[in-house]
Amino acid sequence: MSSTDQGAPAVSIDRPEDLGDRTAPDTARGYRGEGHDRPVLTIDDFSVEYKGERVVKAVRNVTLSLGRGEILGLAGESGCGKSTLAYGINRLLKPPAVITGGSAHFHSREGYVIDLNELSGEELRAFRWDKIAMVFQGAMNSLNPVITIQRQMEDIFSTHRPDMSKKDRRVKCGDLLERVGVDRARLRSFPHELSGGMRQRVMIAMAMALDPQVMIMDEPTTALDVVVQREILREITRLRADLGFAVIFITHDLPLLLEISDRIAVMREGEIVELGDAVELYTNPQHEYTRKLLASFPSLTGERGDFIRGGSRAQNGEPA
Ligand SMILES: Nc1ncnc2c1ncn2[C@@H]1O[C@H](COP(=O)(O)OP(=O)(O)OP(=O)(O)O)[C@@H](O)[C@H]1O
Repeated sequence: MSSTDQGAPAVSIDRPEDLGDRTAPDTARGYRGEGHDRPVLTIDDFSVEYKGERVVKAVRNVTLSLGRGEILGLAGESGCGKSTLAYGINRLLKPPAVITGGSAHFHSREGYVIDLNELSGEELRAFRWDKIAMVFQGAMNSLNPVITIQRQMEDIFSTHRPDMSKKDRRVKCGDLLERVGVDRARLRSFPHELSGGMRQRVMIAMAMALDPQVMIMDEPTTALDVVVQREILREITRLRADLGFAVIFITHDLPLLLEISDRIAVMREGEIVELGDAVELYTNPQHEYTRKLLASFPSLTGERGDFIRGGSRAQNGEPA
């Protein structure tokens, strides 16, 4: 799916000229941060504070890049700042949160770069669905209980792709559902008629609707049982391979991250203490805290963790 298939969005951010001086040619090829040669997202020296009665430095000078099509895992125990970083990148933080420093840049497929700091209002809203989509832990509960899945999905297209015909919208919504393993007949259902796993799949389908280049997934499967969790994770890795979007996958579940991530960033007290290739991080952790975190998961002890072995065998079609 390309954004041009659906006509012009309410605010186009596919062409740099639509954003005037808020874009620049992409010079990220020479980017010196961590990671890939062709990043889709670069975050530099990014800091966030909650300026309540007590000031909390939730994110401290984070620098990282997300490669095109990469799955980057963000690990760390509860309260280390993972969600604050994700929401901060996407400018979704609410007071008393304040971005106190740094920047986040989106590098488009089309070869220009957007400083997320410079976007506001309508542009920011369009950007969020179009370029960076988010799926949160409780997302499945944010579906409106009295509106059918179809109407909720179609709303995305009527808002962002107003020129798309009703018929095309309908077909598209059915296609999206099938892509995440839900029968298109479910379009007529109300959210309460679907299981938790199905509702979360619907949310993933909705996040994919406008063909974003980045998905930020914050504990997207935590509320689900382990079997459903694994099915959905397999789906996400398959979709990433098919569609080429990059993923920032946030969870405190390190074994799970080791299974699906290309690289992992380990966060502690607002800082990234280690960032590296997932296998390297597992076999040769550099930071004391990473070692501690790995040791806190019994399934990761031994030559290679049971969880990982099960996962890679299953991916190869062998019994786990
Ligand atoms: N609205 C808020 N006001 C004040 N402090 C906050 C607020 N939201 C989060 N914090 C603090 O910011 C820090 C980072 O929280 P954050 O939710 O980003 O961590 P996390 O790693 O995502 O945790 P979890 O895995 O539990 O979701 C924590 O110390 C938290 O208490």
